[in-house]
Amino acid sequence: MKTAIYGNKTISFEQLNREEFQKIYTIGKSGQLHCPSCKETVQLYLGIQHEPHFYHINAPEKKCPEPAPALVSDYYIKRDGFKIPKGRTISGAATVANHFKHANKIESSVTFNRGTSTVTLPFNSPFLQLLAENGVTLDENQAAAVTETEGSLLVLAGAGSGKTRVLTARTAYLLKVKQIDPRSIMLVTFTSKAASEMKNRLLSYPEMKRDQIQQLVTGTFHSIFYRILMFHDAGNWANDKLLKKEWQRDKILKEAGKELGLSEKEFAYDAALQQIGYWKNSLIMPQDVKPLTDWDKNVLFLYKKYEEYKRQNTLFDFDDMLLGCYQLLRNSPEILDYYQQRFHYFLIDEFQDINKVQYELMKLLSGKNQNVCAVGDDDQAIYSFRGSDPSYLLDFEKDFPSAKVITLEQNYRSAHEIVAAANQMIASNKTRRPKQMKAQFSNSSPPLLFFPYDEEEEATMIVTDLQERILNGASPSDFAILYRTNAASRAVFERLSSSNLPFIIDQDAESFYDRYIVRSALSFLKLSLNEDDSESLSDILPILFIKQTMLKEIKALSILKDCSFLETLSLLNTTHAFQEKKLKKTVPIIQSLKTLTPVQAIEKIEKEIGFLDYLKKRGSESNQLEKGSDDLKDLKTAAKSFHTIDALLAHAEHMSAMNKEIKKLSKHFTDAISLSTIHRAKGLEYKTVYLLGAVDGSLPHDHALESSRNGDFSPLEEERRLFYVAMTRAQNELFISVPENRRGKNAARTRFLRPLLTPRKKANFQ
Ligand SMILES: Nc1ncnc2c1ncn2[C@@H]1O[C@H](COP(=O)(O)OP(=O)(O)OP(=O)(O)O)[C@@H](O)[C@H]1O
Repeated sequence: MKTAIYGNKTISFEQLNREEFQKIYTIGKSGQLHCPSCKETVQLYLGIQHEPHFYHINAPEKKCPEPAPALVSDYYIKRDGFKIPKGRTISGAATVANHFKHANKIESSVTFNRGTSTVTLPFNSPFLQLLAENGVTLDENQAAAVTETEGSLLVLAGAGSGKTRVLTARTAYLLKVKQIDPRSIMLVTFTSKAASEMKNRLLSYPEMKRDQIQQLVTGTFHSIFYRILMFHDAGNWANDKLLKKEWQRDKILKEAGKELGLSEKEFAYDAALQQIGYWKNSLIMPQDVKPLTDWDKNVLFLYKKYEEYKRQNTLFDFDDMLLGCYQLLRNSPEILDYYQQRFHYFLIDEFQDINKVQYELMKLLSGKNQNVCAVGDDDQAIYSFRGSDPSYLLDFEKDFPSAKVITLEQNYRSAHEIVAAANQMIASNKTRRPKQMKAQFSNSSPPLLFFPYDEEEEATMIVTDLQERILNGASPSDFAILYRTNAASRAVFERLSSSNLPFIIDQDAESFYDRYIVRSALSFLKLSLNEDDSESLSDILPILFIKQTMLKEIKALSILKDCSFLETLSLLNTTHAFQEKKLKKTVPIIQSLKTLTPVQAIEKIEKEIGFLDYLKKRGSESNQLEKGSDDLKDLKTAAKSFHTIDALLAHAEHMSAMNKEIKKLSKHFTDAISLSTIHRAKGLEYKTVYLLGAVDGSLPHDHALESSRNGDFSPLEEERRLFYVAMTRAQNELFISVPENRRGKNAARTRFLRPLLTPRKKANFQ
């Protein structure tokens, strides 16, 4: 149906602007839309599979007669011989199809040819045959990667090619066939979860003994090297001296920052911590840093102070575990010799994400026997911001000249349609080892691009799709919604929160409304409603360039002059005449916010109160990954759905509480939809994946586009790898969302999709 009744008005697609679909959907959700004929409640379908239409909530298949479509002439007037639309309605004879861009399949130009190398029994190794009989089949290359146990080996394992299977089977093979002492095998994984999963898998293999598996040295680099440190120097590395939490490290930095007058609220301490971690993992000590910018100078100062503080208080952080072990082995030849004698086999997973200090440690330990088996996929290197460096994988043979290289190109996870698209997409990267993944099955479901109007509609369309599928019997855990940054998940989080679908989120995903910039903007709104809200007042002081220490004075003055905290701002003596004048002007502006819609109010805060200027001065605009003004744009997109400030504030509070609640529940849910950043989804697989925001500026991220404009293409290549990781998480279906607008502006489809949509042109896009 193309029409519905709202109040006493007839709503027809012919009269709707594209941006109004979401509004009508929300009205429909509250049961206020009715069928023009039978008057029953209807709702607007806003999903991926069909074009938008109204349907009867209690009888979706029911069709009622509809009023005749309005005539074109009803919508136009003639002026100077031209036909001009009468109002803001778009062209008279418009249909849904005219407003709505249909989903688009990414058809592969490569025909499906099933990979041929899956091994048929009997296999030449009785143990591998036994494994195969127990469901652990290996293809020819996988089998080679399992049985080539002597000397260094690089296993270039494409997405879904069975890295985990190879590593576990190789370990089992070493134990069972080669009779290797488990204590001489070191198996390094990227996460501790991966390590315990591998051990569990090993336990399920035939003829594996529990005590043998327990003796293997497995875990992350951190856990293994920490054990070594504890063994040799327990006094200095006791667990109670470890700075486990980010807030502990943050506190040390903030204390040091006071010496430079860096504001606790304004300076990006989280980014500074990340930068310090990057330096440490890259073996760049404070004396080696060559600061180029003011930011570098500030962070270097904090780095020195941070290290000094730890030394004085005999504390250490996670990065110190690796650095400490590296120094221990470098400075104590006898200890190094002991471990070189002890470990004979090194198996390292996710080798593309190894960093300098980890690499140097491996080189030291394997110095005598060179039995390093490195497994990784250069196309999935996505952690360079933490110091990971895929060139260790790309240049493996330089340091291990006798290394054999085995490439795993059979993809056992995803349908041909997904694999072919991912292959074609990643081929545009220049810094990679060429490989072509081959799928094992085809399901005639090519990846689908869909085109929501904006982030809000994107979320609605996905949740509609999920509801349909779960109603038809799919399990919530079959689905993942992936995105570039946590901030991008706001709308989908909100839509899922108001659905009855179970979902889980990352533990470190803070609520959008708790982000510093968003919270500050909301504090202006709160103050306009309650002029004595001291918490909100404290939040906005930095934006007005007033020191927190003035808060006491403001409170005292408000008692003395019998006025609200907010009014007191115009009475403040700041010793800067221009600032006092500005404050006098600002107070009535803040007071006037309460009469505006949320979007108008935020715009006023940006422009008339000078929030945007503040962001520029604060330097958050030069912060590569997270620009403060982007948060404000996102907030305006969210605020569009609310007519009053009260409603927006209540929603923000509710969402912030929901975030905490969902995180608690996330630990217990087993059958739930996963909401995850692409980074967090690495190594995981889902039947169906929805990828949000496939537009330039989101994926690739703005910072990578900026670098490429300055001639540095490596961040763009890393973003393309992220896109690849996202695509290859999907087993059966992949939905890629290309919103027409993002952050209130027209958005361009991601450049990464170009080679897939223009197959005949030579794919060479940077
Ligand atoms: N030889 C094989 N035959 C059948 N299935 C296989 C084979 N090897 C691996 N698989 C299956 O393929 C899927 C992908 O394997 P795995 O997760 O180990 O891949 P991966 O290389 O770690 O992937 P990624 O790097 O993309 O995360 C798993 O479901 C695994 O059980």
